[in-house]
Amino acid sequence: MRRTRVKICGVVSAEEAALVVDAGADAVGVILAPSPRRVGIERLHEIAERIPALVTLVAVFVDPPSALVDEALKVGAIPQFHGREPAEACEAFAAGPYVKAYHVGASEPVEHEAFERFARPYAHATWLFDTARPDGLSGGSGRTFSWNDARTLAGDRPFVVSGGLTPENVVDCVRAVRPFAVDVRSGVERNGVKDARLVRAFVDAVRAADAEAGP
Ligand SMILES: O=C(O)c1ccccc1N[C@@H]1O[C@H](COP(=O)(O)O)[C@@H](O)[C@H]1O
Repeated sequence: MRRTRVKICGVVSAEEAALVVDAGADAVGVILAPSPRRVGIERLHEIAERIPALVTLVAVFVDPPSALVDEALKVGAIPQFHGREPAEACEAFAAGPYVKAYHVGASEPVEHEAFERFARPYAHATWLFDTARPDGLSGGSGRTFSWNDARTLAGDRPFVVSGGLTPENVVDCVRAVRPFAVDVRSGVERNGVKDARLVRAFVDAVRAADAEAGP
């Protein structure tokens, strides 16, 4: 059976990291960028210590200075660039695999060939498609986009869907476009705090959609 990876983003403490790992997430996201869930380097270290070796720690940035990325690389995090980072910067910062966000529904039409040209220099990127925010800021929109656009843009490449996913709608997303991974921040929080029941429901919903889809 094909397994859709699950990333739970916006973890702010070692306790939340443990909760997310216990729920069965494949990746734990920590935000080092403007966000209601932003953390500092010290907290990143505390969280990193609670992540077992085979769960991926992801550090989320928006147009970061290289020193900040270096700190995250030191604790074994995979960088997720969620701003307007040019390819040269991403390739130089990461020197290995990284996640790069592309905001769908900004101004450009959803067109595979144009995206290919744009994406090519980001040689080590796995693309994450997120919803463009009307205020032009990055991430945490809490709103979905047309998931078929992600499939159109990515073509045969593995891709991540994010933006407004919830335990209720993630099944439809997995069924519709079979992404490599799904990513959620606000949809598993209650009053701005990770909710154990919602996190578990999200992971279980993805596993159920995988089981239904078969090999
Ligand atoms: O979640 C944030 O606050 C955030 C801020 C800055 C950059 C990225 C951020 N999070 C990423 O946003 C998407 C979707 O979040 P949501 O589920 O719609 O709330 C996700 O990729 C997070 O990694």
